[in-house]
Amino acid sequence: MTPQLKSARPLIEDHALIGDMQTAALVARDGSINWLCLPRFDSAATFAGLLGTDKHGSWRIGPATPAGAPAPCADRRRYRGETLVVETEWDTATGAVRVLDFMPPREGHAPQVIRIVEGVSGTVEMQSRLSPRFGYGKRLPWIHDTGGRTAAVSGPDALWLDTSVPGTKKDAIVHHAFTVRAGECVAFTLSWQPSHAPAPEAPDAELALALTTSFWEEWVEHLVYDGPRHEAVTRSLITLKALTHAPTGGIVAAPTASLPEELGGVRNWDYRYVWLRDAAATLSALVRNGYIDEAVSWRQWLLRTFGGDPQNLQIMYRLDGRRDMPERELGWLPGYEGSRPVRVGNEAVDQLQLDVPGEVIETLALAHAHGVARCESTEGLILKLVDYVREHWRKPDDGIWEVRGGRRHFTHSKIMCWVAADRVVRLVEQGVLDADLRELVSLRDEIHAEVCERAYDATRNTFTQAYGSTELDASLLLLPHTGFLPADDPRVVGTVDAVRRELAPDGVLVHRYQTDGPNVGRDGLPGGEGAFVLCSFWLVDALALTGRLTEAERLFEQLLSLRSDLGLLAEEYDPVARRQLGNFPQAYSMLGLANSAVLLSDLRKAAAVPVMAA
Ligand SMILES: OC[C@H]1O[C@H](O[C@H]2O[C@H](CO)[C@@H](O)[C@H](O)[C@H]2O)[C@H](O)[C@@H](O)[C@@H]1O
Repeated sequence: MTPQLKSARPLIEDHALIGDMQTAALVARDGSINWLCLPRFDSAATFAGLLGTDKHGSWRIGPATPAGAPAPCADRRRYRGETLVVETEWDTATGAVRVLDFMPPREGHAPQVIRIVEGVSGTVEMQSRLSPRFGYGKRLPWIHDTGGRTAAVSGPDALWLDTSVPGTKKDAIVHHAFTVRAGECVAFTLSWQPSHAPAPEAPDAELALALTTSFWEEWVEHLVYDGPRHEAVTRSLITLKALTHAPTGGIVAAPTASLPEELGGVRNWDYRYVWLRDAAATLSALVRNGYIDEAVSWRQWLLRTFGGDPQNLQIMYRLDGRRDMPERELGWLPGYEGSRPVRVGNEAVDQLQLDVPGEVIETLALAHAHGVARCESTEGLILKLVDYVREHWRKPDDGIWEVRGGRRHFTHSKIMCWVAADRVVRLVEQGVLDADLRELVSLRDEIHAEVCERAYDATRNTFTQAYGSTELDASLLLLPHTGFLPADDPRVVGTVDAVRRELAPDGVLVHRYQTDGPNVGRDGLPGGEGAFVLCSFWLVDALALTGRLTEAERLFEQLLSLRSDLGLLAEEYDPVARRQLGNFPQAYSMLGLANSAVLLSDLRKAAAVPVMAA
């Protein structure tokens, strides 16, 4: 785990995630909530301080500080057991205090953020500074007291603040100064409502805490994983669940937008959408660990979203299945540590990424294998997806990494086309699907032959990033997992070793592809980026599947040490600055961890040799 870091602005990994499975907030170590989009993950942020300063919206509760002095970072924090309730604690000269932060899962009520201040020892002077700035930090609210409550209203949005403590207002900021003694509790609740609607009921903070705690404890009870690093797997799965949108079954890639892949750089993207690829991988991790209901909801989401028209497949959608997410720059936000532009929306929506049908089909097949009941419509959808592959697989595409440098014949995309055909062949053989087996086998074999001929560099004994290219690509680490060739085939082992050699200079942290030297700008973007956390877990899996289990276990432990003190991982990691980078927490990274843990545990059991000491 990373040590407790203190800096003027919080590091990415300094944030805790809280959420209600419709949206999420980030709580920094100084007690500030500096990211929250209401009412949904992809709504405009009400607190956008993460991508700017406090003046772009934040809500801090913590020990009082003199005006202008930096807010003190907490001395300790943790999730309360296996829940999404975070406890942040400060020791001060006069006593100790704890703040509990959480968002109750919505049971027909308004979205709520609840903060309970508990006196632990002595007496502590506290402050609450609530500064809502709707529209990603742009709009000042009209703040007023009504019926003993405080409302902050702007355009369509209204926030309602309830607390027993008297407050003041200045410059569209609500201030509370109060004292908490050992054993005392002071609650603050914030509810969102459309501004035209009547005021929502004030939440009962203690009841909400009890319900939220039991929701997460009951959810975790269904986890079937019983291998090593149980706590890391549990935290990963809780995080993945927090990224699912309960009403629709959609899953966001991450709850944030524009956290940079390079500090000060331009690689800043909005991840608050449902990528079919990321969602399929998230579902696979959940299903493997006993979570079936989420797979059923996601299957319905797929059918609603494109079941009637799979030939017009997009690679991503909004949570409710809408197809539009125009990319735009928010010029008024300075960006995380100056990383501009801040973008919302995502232009990659119009890309052709031919790996996607294979990923969706594979996850649906996995769900079936784990006991999700058959569904005729889904079976029809799978057949239409394989038709899509048949029609498009010969085309160049934009690839798994969504490069913006032009289409190529990416090897990973072709291999995933093979996966699509292969998994459907198996489902037909099992009698689950009814289709022309001969045609499917011929499609599968044709793709296989072409990839082996055009994507394999015999002189270096490695598959390459694209047909005829010399570059390598971390997505090739998935080769042993796909079954495209036997894991012990020399071409597979050669590829795993070549990728590790060229893309993981330290042998641990894997880059997606090279962005330096002659490769600058090849992906259509200036600058570089960190190591990609998911690819590093893929290396663990690839080593394990190619017979190097002990080495894989060692690498896995090294990767676990990159997690934040709360067990969270962003999309990327900067090996030089030793900091997390990119959107946070990222489903890809959390699911990579869970999948590697399960694989290592299964292989270790099969080898019947004790796990090496951590
Ligand atoms: O690197 C350029 C691209 O980066 C983003 O894509 C990445 O995030 C996606 C969501 O997690 C993931 O599916 C993809 O594999 C990643 O490369 C960004 O969303 C793109 O707009 C951008 O072109």
